[in-house]
Amino acid sequence: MTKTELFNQIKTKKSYLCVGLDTDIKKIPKHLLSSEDPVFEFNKAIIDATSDLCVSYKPNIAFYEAMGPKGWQSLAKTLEYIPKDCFSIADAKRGDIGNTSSLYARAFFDKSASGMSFDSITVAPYMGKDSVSPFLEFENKWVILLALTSNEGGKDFQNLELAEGTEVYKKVLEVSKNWGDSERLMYVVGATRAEKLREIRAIVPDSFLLVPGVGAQGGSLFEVSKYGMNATCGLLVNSSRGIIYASSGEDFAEKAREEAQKIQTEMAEYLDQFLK
Ligand SMILES: O=C(O)c1cc(=O)[nH]c(=O)n1[C@@H]1O[C@H](COP(=O)(O)O)[C@@H](O)[C@H]1O
Repeated sequence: MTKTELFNQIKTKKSYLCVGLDTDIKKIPKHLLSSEDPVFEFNKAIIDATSDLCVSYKPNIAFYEAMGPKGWQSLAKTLEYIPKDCFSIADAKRGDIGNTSSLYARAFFDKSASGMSFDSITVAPYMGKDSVSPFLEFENKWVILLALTSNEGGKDFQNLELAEGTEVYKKVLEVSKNWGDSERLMYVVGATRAEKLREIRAIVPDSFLLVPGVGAQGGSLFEVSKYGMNATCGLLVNSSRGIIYASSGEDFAEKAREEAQKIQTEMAEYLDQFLK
């Protein structure tokens, strides 16, 4: 999916919501457990209930990997089921020396090799350019680079000041923006770090940002939207647990829709207010 297509979806749906499919077999409603593939049944119901309210889905790969081969099958079926007008994110947080990154890229981008072709993948920047560029060699595929993460421990390294006075996460933005342009490269910025969005926008004004951390982690959608939105919206705001586990009963999909609807209604207002 191109940046223009993504922005068009955002305008059509008046939403920049990404629903996180962090599907934990231990948390899904009991009545699904007797089905052949409970994880897929759960995801299918969540997608059916939310696809008109969001523009993206982000399965977190850990939840599927942890189940072994069955988990990979549920993941592949889920990806097939995600409507093509929704931007798919493999939240895999990969990155290794070049030849290994090429294989990670094949695993998530090359359908003929792995059976899966996501629109994008999350990648850690720590190993530098040659660990990231193999992902960018795949046409029309996006890299979402971790910049300023939502967790407390993110501050351990990301906010350290280099001798020149720049914080490490800013250096990541400054250097990596030359590895690919804003048509193919996005950044993760946690909603819990919204106070930094002004400075981030000064470095990457045109890039999309994947913003996790609203809902269960307590980040503010208002602040993220006010300080992070640009002329093409430039935001994909993720919520996982806050939506998919809104209820643990038979009404889980209905309740997930209600939560997604609340967020989408707020987003429609912010698009009116803050789209530059
Ligand atoms: O890359 C991510 O998506 C990510 C980066 C980050 O800084 N913080 C963060 O929470 N995430 C992911 O975003 C999702 C957040 O889930 P909830 O807190 O349940 O909404 C999880 O899948 C996390 O792995």
